[in-house]
Amino acid sequence: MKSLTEKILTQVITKRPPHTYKGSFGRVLIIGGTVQYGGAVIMNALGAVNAGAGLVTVATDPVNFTAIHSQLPEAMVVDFNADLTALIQQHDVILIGSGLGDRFDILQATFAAIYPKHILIVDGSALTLVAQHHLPWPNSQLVITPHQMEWQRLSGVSILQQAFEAFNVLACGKFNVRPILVLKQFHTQIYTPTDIYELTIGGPHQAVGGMGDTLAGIIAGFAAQFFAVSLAGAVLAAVYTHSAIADELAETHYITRPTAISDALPRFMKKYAN
Ligand SMILES: NC(=O)C1=CN([C@@H]2O[C@H](COP(=O)(O)OP(=O)(O)OC[C@H]3O[C@@H](n4cnc5c(N)ncnc54)[C@H](O)[C@@H]3O)[C@@H](O)[C@H]2O)[C@@H](O)CC1
Ligand SMILES: Nc1ncnc2c1ncn2[C@@H]1O[C@H](COP(=O)(O)OP(=O)(O)O)[C@@H](O)[C@H]1O
Ligand SMILES: [Mg+2]
Repeated sequence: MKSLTEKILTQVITKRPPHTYKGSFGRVLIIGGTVQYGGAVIMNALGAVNAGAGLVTVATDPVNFTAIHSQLPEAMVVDFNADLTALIQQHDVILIGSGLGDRFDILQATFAAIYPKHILIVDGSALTLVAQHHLPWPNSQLVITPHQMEWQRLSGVSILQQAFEAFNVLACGKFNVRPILVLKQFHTQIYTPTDIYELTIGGPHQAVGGMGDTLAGIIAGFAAQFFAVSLAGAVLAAVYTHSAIADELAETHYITRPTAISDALPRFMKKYAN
């Protein structure tokens, strides 16, 4: 297992070329946020917009629209009960699952509309729903971001077994589509098709609800802009950035608010863009 280091940031985060526009930096569609979990998609979107995604749309319960716009007027909103097929086609990165609750119907319809060109990021409730319903993965570039219990549900690898990387590698190999696995915990592990990395920064100041929702949004933002370097590189840089900012904030704060990480993103990324 390799240690994930700061070096990944200069490798992945690049200075923006002048002849560009918002479409050059990727279109992200976030799908989630039932009535109970509206905050989850707000935190997804704050992560994605502040990480630099060109355009961000949130498909969610309409009850969340005003809250989203009051936090983040940069994001667009759409009712997740509508047919999202055409909208999915217009987007490069689809992030589904944070706060999706029990809406299996939305997950199933989304998977049916995914094409190989898409980068699909699956988080939170969607991972639990895939496990419950044995839903096959669509043919796309796939990133999954389970915490240990979500990975246990999804893969059958118990939390105790997860300490042994061979079990996780074996489980990834059984997927019908090879995923990039971000296995979240203290010292998160990232399984790419070629390597395994361990995050050696971050700490218990990050044990706050919404921390994973924010990470998923940052991964979406990095994937939208930096996939050309490599999707795995973009994911690795996003994971590192999330905890590096959290650690900086924790020098003066007892806990790290997920929204504070998103606020700090543009300033942090600027330091590494060459
Ligand atoms: N403000 C919001 O709207 C929030 C929405 N959230 C959403 O709530 C939904 C449910 O997610 P939850 O993770 O709370 O519920 P889950 O039921 O999926 O997972 C929590 C269970 O897993 C266990 N567990 C074992 N190892 C763990 C680990 N390393 N990390 C976390 N849990 C571990 C916990 O003890 C608990 O029993 C997700 O869709 C999530 O995105 C949460 O992110 C919290 C904040
Ligand atoms: N003790 C800890 N040390 C380091 N990182 C942690 C710790 N506790 C939680 N985290 C990080 O916080 C995030 C939690 O994700 P998740 O459980 O999905 O949160 P949520 O669903 O509430 O947004 C992960 O990135 C995880 O690695
Ligand atoms: Mg989560």
